[in-house]
Amino acid sequence: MRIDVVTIFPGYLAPLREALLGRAIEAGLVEVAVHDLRDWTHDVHQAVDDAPYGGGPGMVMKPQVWGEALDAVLAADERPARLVVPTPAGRPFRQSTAQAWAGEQRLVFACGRYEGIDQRVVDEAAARMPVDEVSIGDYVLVGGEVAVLVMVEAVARLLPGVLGNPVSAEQDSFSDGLLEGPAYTRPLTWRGLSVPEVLRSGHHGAIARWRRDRALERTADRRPDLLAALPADALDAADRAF
Ligand SMILES: N#Cc1c(-c2ccc3ccn(Cc4ccc(CN5CCCC5)cc4)c3c2)n[nH]c1N
Repeated sequence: MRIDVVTIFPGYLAPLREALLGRAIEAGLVEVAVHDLRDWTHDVHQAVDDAPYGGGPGMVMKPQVWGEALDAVLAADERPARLVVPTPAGRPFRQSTAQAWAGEQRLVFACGRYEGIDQRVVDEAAARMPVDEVSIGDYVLVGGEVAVLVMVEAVARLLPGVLGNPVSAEQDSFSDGLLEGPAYTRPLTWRGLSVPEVLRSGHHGAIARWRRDRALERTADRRPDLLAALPADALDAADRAF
């Protein structure tokens, strides 16, 4: 997979080159290119924004600059691309979104700032490629870069070879519709707190049941919406008895 990110703050994307994802890039499991939007300005001030038509707070990012930038970035590789535009007004980004995008050959992320990008940039792009306007959550950020860091990590960890232990991607939170339960490691007792006995029993059936019960308990407590959204056959008799 090739990932391109266009932004006026390329430095914000430096964390992509760290740790697990950085190693995946070095191993050639994923390609990441970050582009400075201002490279496609032609004026001395390198203007990327202007006042909104109709008035209102703040500034809007100019379509011309974005159009030239996306044309150039898309032309740099023949693989078909999906354009992703983070926005507070976007559809929710979920694990299912990351799973769907993990099958793409190429993702191009457009990081807006100010009050966002002129809508015509999205509309014009949508005439020639799939475009997703997405939001990572119901809170307001200052720009799209942090959202791109979140989404790139969520997608990249699903790519073959990126995670050392691929099973964990399948046993993710949300992959079975539930939050994962508590995890423990050595020491056996820490500050007077001990690891639940069942986890040391070696009884795999009992351990699986305990973990499922803790996941159901935590999901019911913290995300009852996820429980309500489970398909009818997702809970077996033992689950329902819990
Ligand atoms: N993903 C994601 C995001 C973002 C996000 C993503 C991309 C950009 C580009 C610019 N901004 C700043 C901004 C902030 C608020 C508004 C709404 N206006 C404010 C007053 C009238 C309406 C418009 C833009 C962005 C914010 N925020 N929260 C998320 N989950």
